[in-house]
Amino acid sequence: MISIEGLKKIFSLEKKDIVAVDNLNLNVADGDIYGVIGYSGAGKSTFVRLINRLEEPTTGTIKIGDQVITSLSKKDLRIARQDIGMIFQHFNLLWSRTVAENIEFPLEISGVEKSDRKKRVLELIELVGLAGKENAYPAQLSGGQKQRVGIARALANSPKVLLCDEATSALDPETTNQILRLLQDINEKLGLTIILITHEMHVIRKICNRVAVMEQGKVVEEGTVLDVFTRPKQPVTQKFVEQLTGPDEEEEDMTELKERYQEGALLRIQFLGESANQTVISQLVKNFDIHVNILQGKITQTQVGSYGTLIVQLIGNQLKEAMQYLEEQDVIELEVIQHA
Ligand SMILES: Nc1ncnc2c1ncn2[C@@H]1O[C@H](COP(=O)(O)OP(=O)(O)OP(=O)(O)O)[C@@H](O)[C@H]1O
Repeated sequence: MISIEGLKKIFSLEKKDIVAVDNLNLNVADGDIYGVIGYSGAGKSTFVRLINRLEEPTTGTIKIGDQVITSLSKKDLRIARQDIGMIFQHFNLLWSRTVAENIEFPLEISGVEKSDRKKRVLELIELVGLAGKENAYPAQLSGGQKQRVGIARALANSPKVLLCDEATSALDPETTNQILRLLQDINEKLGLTIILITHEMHVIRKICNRVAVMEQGKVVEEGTVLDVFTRPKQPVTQKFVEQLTGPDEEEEDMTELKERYQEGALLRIQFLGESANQTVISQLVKNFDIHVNILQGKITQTQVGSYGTLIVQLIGNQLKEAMQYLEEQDVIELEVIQHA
């Protein structure tokens, strides 16, 4: 468990102070893939660099397990950092070293015997899918392969926590997906806790179970990805959710839909992400004398199930019963837009 309390970072410049992280509190459970999202300048990078004290906090406490990172001496911090791996947007590889030598580097620093190092490097190369590239130099690799080296190097000392600082922002969408799948794989296989910062909502959607939204150095909203997606409270969160669902043009369309589909009932069904929600519509058609006319909608997948909204028209003899059935389903939220 990572717990962060009252974390603050002020950069003192000549003319003014910049509060990059402002009284931030956060708890991350073991095994979480925890996303932190925010626009440029929100303080995400500073925050993630404070966790392993690449930046020194101005005030606040960071605890990882039983260890209070913020009170460690420089020497103890060096040892503690072996439990905290980190990957970066621009990979930060050593360009004059081969793939194998890059991955071996942290093992050298932590004093692992040469024969054990070689064995561990081979394991890591397998784990991240770089077999055959051991002797290549970073310049000979694609972006995705470079990040795989970054991941292998970060995992070399078997850390408990992996910090990802915009790790996929320099990659194309397909490579991004491959790297996200790898991170998910590692999280499952090794039980590693991952904190991932990003400005892209689809990254959060793909692999995170929880998310914090940062604005002006503070966490303004936090929760399970599904809760935050389905009920965004803050304007900044609503904007991020729109990255996935498109701007909310629904209300404009609604007048037209109401006019065009006056028969039966016009409903907005919001899917809340449980896996069971897939069957709601098919059960409806199967069990009731009813037609379901899907008029509009967008459904997308998250880690735990689908979420999104459908606008449907129900027509038929058992309209009342069908609507009652929908109201009883707690995997959806129902709103009656119009009822003839
Ligand atoms: N070393 C530094 N010295 C002075 N100001 C800094 C330093 N690092 C960051 N800042 C300032 O702190 C604020 C937060 O920056 P930070 O890089 O953490 O944000 P971010 O959300 O990661 O944005 P980006 O994705 O653009 O990096 C910004 O106003 C930035 O200018």
